[in-house]
Amino acid sequence: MCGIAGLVSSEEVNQELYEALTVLQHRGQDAAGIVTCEGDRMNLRKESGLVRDVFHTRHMVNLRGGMGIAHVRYPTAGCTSSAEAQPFYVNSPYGITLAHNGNLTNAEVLKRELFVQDQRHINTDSDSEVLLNVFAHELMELGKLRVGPEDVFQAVAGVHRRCRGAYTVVAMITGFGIIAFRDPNGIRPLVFGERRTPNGTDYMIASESVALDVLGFDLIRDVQPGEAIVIEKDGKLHTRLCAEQTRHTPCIFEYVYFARPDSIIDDISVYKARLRMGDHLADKILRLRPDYDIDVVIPIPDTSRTSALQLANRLGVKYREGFIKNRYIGRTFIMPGQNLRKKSVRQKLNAIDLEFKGKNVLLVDDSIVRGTTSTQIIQMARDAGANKVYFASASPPVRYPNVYGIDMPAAHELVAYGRTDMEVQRELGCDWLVYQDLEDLIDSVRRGNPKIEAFDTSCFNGEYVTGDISQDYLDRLSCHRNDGAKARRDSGSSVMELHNAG
Ligand SMILES: O=P(O)(O)OC[C@H]1O[C@H](OP(=O)(O)OP(=O)(O)O)[C@H](O)[C@@H]1O
Ligand SMILES: NC(=O)CC[C@H](N)C(=O)O
Ligand SMILES: [Mg+2]
Repeated sequence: MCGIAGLVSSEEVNQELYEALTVLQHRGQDAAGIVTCEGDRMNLRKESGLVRDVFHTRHMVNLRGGMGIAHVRYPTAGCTSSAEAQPFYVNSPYGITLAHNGNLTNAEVLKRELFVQDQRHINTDSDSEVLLNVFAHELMELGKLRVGPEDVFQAVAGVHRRCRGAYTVVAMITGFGIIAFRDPNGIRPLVFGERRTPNGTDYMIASESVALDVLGFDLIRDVQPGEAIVIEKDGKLHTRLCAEQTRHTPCIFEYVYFARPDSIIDDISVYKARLRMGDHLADKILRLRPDYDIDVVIPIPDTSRTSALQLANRLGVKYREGFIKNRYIGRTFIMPGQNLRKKSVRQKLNAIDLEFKGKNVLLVDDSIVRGTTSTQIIQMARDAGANKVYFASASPPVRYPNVYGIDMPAAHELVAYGRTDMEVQRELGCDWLVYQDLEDLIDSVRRGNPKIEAFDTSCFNGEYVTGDISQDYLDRLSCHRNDGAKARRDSGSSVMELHNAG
């Protein structure tokens, strides 16, 4: 997952884009970037690292201008090299920068097409550079010296015709304005909002509504699947549905794990969806184990807290914070490399023994993916003296790769792959294990907005909403992006880096 943001204001935007990125940091910890536009000049700063490490005062002072876009990265294509940090830039036509959340599923084909037909060179393995060049080519084809909103809408329609997969985008054209669009399935989230000032209306676009809240913007609405919005530099807003066909199927894993609970995505409160997950999970435990002997419910911080609390209330069992999280360690699931993830769990979480000693504890997590967290946590609970350790997951077993912007490319790395629930239980080492049913997860989320008929639930059931994912594609993805392959690539990578202010 990545986080993206865009701002058009009558004031300088650098500081607010920085703040937006800190609020979106949970969506990507590998790299961060901001590009601003001042007159006909773009100013860019991007680098590997957390937001607080990438931008120093000397960079901030160079990021002048009243409009800009920004990105935090969690890589799902290419490598972790800073050359693949975003936003990407292309000089022709007009000077365009682009930041992308999602993952193209036909990037290889497009890359070849761009070279052979469109005579464009792609310098990295990032699918986002491909996406930028498709957009740029579609604009170029219109052959206009000056770009207008109509041209942008036509170019976005061209992107929809050529690109497959998940792409939620903010882009900026030098001296013109910022643009945002979402793929025809609306897989990744995107909202926009406004703030009235004495000098006019400022507009902001962001992956999650929480960024608008924090910066004092009022949410207008979500960008619709297949829709594009253009905000000109003087604050004129234009919107248009550009895709010929749309079918709204947002990613359900945003509600399970990725998004912050205080965000509203596609009119659904993430917080309330997680509470409902807790209710359903409690009901399942009551069904399967009416005579349960749980003394205490303990969440695995952070993300599972909301559903664990509700689950405990529903069961009528005490809720206790038995694990304390080191607030200076980031999210482990989105870290690159299994060794780092494994080590980080122990650094991140520590048990309060008295909550475990001699008790039957029910540990609750939002998801079990590679099993890195759950295996270690169960052992920690035992080491702390628990009598029995039960485990509940607020989402179903993750058995299939994700191809839309979550880095789980290899089925064999998933602990539930090829295993029954009982075999996973044995692998994790708990006394019993209960997973949420998929229909209950869907109900938990959908109840917030029944107009959404379906979600992308591919990592749970292998059904990919874009309909273009073959076993052959998954095999190649697994081969190319499994943890071992990525580690080999990242260690030797040195790509020409086409950036940087300051
Ligand atoms: O089975 P695994 O491969 O370990 O992945 C699942 C775990 O990773 C995530 O936590 P993370 O530490 O990333 O973030 P959080 O603090 O938001 O819960 C998620 O909340 C689970 O705890
Ligand atoms: N998680 C994402 O949204 C990743 C965006 C893009 N595919 C990249 O790897 O940079
Ligand atoms: Mg977690």
